[in-house]
Amino acid sequence: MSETANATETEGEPTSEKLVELAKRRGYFFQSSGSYGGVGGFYTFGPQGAALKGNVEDAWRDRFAVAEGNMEIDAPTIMPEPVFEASGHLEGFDDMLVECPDCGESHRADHVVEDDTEYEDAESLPIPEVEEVIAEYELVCPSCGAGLAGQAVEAFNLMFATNIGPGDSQPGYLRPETAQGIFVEFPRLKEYARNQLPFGVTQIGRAYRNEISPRRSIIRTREFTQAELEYFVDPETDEPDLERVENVEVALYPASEQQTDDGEVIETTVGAAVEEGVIGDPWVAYFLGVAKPWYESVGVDMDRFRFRQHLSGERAHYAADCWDAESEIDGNWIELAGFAYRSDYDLSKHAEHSGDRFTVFRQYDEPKTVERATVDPDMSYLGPEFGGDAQTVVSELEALAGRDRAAFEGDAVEIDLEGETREIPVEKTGFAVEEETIAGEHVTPHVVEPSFGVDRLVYTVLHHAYREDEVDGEERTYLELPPEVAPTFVGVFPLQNDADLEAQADEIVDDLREAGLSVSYDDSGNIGRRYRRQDEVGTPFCVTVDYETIEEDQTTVTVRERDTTAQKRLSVDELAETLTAIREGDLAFDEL
Ligand SMILES: Nc1ncnc2c1ncn2[C@@H]1O[C@H](COP(=O)(O)OP(=O)(O)OP(=O)(O)O)[C@@H](O)[C@H]1O
Repeated sequence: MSETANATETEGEPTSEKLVELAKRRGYFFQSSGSYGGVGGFYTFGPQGAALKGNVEDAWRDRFAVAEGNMEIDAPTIMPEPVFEASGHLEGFDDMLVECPDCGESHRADHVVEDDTEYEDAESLPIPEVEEVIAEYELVCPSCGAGLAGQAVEAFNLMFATNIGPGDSQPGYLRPETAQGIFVEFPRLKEYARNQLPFGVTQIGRAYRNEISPRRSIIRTREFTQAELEYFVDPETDEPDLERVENVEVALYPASEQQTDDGEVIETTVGAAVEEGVIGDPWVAYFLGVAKPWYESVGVDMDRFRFRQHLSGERAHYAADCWDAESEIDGNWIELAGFAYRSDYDLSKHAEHSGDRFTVFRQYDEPKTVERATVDPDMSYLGPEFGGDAQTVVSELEALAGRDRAAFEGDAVEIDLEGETREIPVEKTGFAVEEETIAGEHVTPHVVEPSFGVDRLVYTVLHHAYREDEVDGEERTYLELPPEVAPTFVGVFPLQNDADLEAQADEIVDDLREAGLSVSYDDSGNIGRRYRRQDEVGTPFCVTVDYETIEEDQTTVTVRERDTTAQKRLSVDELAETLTAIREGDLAFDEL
C-alpha cells in the first residue's frame, strides 16, 4: 500500500528531522555500519532503542500471545526455495522499479506515480499502465528531477536470495514475512493445539525485503521486525467473541469513503461497525478491537490513528477483507499493521506443494450417515479391454462417481484416458451407492492474520511522544513515553560529586533495581543537564540525592516528574514501593 494514502508526502518535516537527530544522539537508532559509509535500509537500535523496542515486543507478546491464549514459536529466518514457490513469493513478491536515466537512482514506480498524481493505489495498476501514467504526467526523478517518461518499469522481486550449504544446489531466501515460518509448521502445530480449532500461533522476528528505495529512517528498511499472529479458524463453525471488544471505539476509513471526494473517517464502535456491515469479517473486527486499546497503551496518539480498509485492487486475490492500522506522521499516513482474512490460501498451497496434511479433523456433534458412490475397485479386466492401465481407469471412474453420479445413469459412462474419450458400459463399472456413517471430516482451516511492524510502531511511538516546551526560560525537548515502554523508568543522581552522596545514590539504585525498575545512574554535569538528558530519552522520573538525604533525620530524596517537572520529597524507605505503584498504574504522582 501507499505510505501516503490521502496525504501529501512531506519528507523531512521538522518533527521527523529533529526526532532522527535525537534518536542518533541519544542512542535510539542510527544507520548501521556507519564507519563503512552505511548502507541504505539497515538501522541499529542503540541502547535506548533496543530497550524501547524490547518493551513494545513484550507488550505485544503479553496481549496477543499470553492474554489471548495463543502459542508463540521462533522459526528460522532462512527457508528453502520450495516454501516460497508454494507461498507465491517467488513468482509475485515484486515491486515496480523505475531507474532514473540521469542519476541512476532506483525508485518505486508506484510511489513516483502516487506522489505526483491523483492515483492512490498505483500498486494495483499493470506495469504498462504505470509506464503510460509516468509519460502522460511527465513525472520526474525524485532525486535529481530528470524526466522518467519512456523509462521501462520492471517487476523487481524483493526477496534476498542465498545458497544453503556449499554450491548452488539448494537455493534459499531470507523470509520476507515471519508468517511462512508458521504456515509450514502447521502439521505439527495443530498437534500442540490437540487438533482443535480455533487456535493462534504468534511469532516476533526479523523479516527481510530488498526494498527498492528504503526511506524515512526506520519506516521502510530492508531488515525489520514483525510481530505476527496467524489465527486458524473453522470457517463454518468458529465465531469470535465480539462481546469482548464491541464497545471499543474505533476510527474507520472504509473503502467506500476513500472512493468519494469528501470521504470521511467514521468514528464508531466495533460492535456497531459489524452490525452496519462497515467491517465485513467478524474475525477482522475482533482483532481491530483488540489492537486499538493496545496501540493506545504503548503510546500511539489516538487522534493520529485510524484503521483503513484496503481498496479492492490493493487486496490479495484470496483476501476476503483487509484493513490496515495507520498512524499519522507529519501529515502522512503510514501503515503500522495489516489485518487480513486470508481464507485457506496459505495452507492449501503448502498442502499442494509439500504433500503433507494441512487439515484438521472436524468432529460432528453426532455421527452423520452419508451416501457414497463407489465403483468396482477391481477392474483389472477393464485395462486391456479399454486400452489403458486398469488403475488409471479405476481412479478416473472413482473420481467421476464422487462428483457426478448422474453420469452413471445412462448405458455408458465417458472418461478421458490419455486425451481420448472412452465409453465404458455402466454395468461393467460396478457402480453402487452405499451408506456410510462418518464422525467428521478433514477441513483446511482459514487464517486471520494480524501482522504488525515493530520498527514503524517504535518510530510512531517516539514521534507521537516528541514534545518541546520551556522550563525556567530554557527550551526543553522531552519524550512523553508511557512508563510501560520507556527504556528507563527512573534516573538517579547524586547532587554533587561527593562520596557520601554517591554512596547513598548507589544504595538507592540497588534498591530500585531489586524492585524490578529500570534505572539509569548519572553523576556527570550539573543537575539541570542531567534532567535534560533523561527528559530527552523519555525517563518518566528522576531522583536526586542531596545533603538533606544523608542528614540523619532527613532520609528523603527529591523525585521529579518528567512531563510537569513537578518535584516532591519522598522518603527513601518508601521510594521503591511508591515508584513501583506508579509504574503499575496503581498510584499517580500528583496523588502523593
Ligand atoms: N520495509 C519495511 N520496513 C519496515 N517495516 C515494514 C516494511 N515492510 C513491511 N513492514 C511492516 O510489516 C507490516 C506487515 O507487512 P505487509 O506485508 O502487510 O506490509 P506492506 O503492505 O507490504 O507494507 P508497504 O506497503 O508499506 O510496503 C507492515 O504493516 C509494516 O508495519
